[in-house]
Amino acid sequence: MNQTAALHTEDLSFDGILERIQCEWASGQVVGLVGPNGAGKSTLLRLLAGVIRPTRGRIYIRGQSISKVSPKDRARDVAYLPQQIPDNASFTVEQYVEMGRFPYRTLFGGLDRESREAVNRAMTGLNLLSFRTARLDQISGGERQRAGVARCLAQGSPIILLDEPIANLDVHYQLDILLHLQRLAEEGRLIVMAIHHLELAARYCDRLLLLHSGRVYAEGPPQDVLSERALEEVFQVKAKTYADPFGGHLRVSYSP
Ligand SMILES: Nc1ncnc2c1ncn2[C@@H]1O[C@H](COP(=O)(O)OP(=O)(O)OP(=O)(O)O)[C@@H](O)[C@H]1O
Repeated sequence: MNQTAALHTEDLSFDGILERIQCEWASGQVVGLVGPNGAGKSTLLRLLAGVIRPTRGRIYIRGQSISKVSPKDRARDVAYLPQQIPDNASFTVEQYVEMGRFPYRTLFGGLDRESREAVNRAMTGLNLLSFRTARLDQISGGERQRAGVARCLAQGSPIILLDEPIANLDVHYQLDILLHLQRLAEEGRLIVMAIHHLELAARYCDRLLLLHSGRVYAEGPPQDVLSERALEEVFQVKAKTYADPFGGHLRVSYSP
């Protein structure tokens, strides 16, 4: 066991949905969770975020089991973007992003200067300043998705878990967010995200964990994980993979 891994799991299982997941990821990388619908990606992220508790196994952050850590302390270590962003009419975009700072609220519930700066930085980074006072139910699905990512990044946690952060986004923002996450990893964060777009996963992730029916099918660098055989067995498509003639990154062509 590597005590220095930012995040690792031992034998993690949940209710027949996930079985004996072992993973071990160091800081400073982007990890993609890939796999078909229902494979268990969201369930794994929810376990890692502490939203649900494992039926077996443990999760460790820097070698410490998270089972007895309070939600507030865990949030200082781990930020989590759920798959569904609420469209609650009671909150403006800015109020929603501010909620990411809940582990750092002052005694009277306000935001200190550091929190205010973190919120501004996240909103600027996700190009949301013009939506500051818009209500969550008055913006588009993609804008709401960006608000969710901004809230998650405003938290400032060293481990960032995101469930399909680029779903609903146009190509500009898909690349924008993936580059943003890549930069955060270069600064030393650990990013773990569920992602369906395999070519973007191969291009922007350092490692992939391929889930199949609740089990780890493969884990490692994208070119090793996304083999033609794996794509055929797991996704049941005929696939050809090749190196992009310009960038050298992995390209995937499918047919039924
Ligand atoms: N609340 C729940 N109660 C019971 N079963 C659930 C629940 N949520 C998910 N499942 C089941 O657990 C399995 C894994 O679901 P999960 O949402 O983790 O998959 P996923 O890989 O994220 O899928 P997708 O790509 O469709 O988002 C599925 O078979 C799903 O039907």
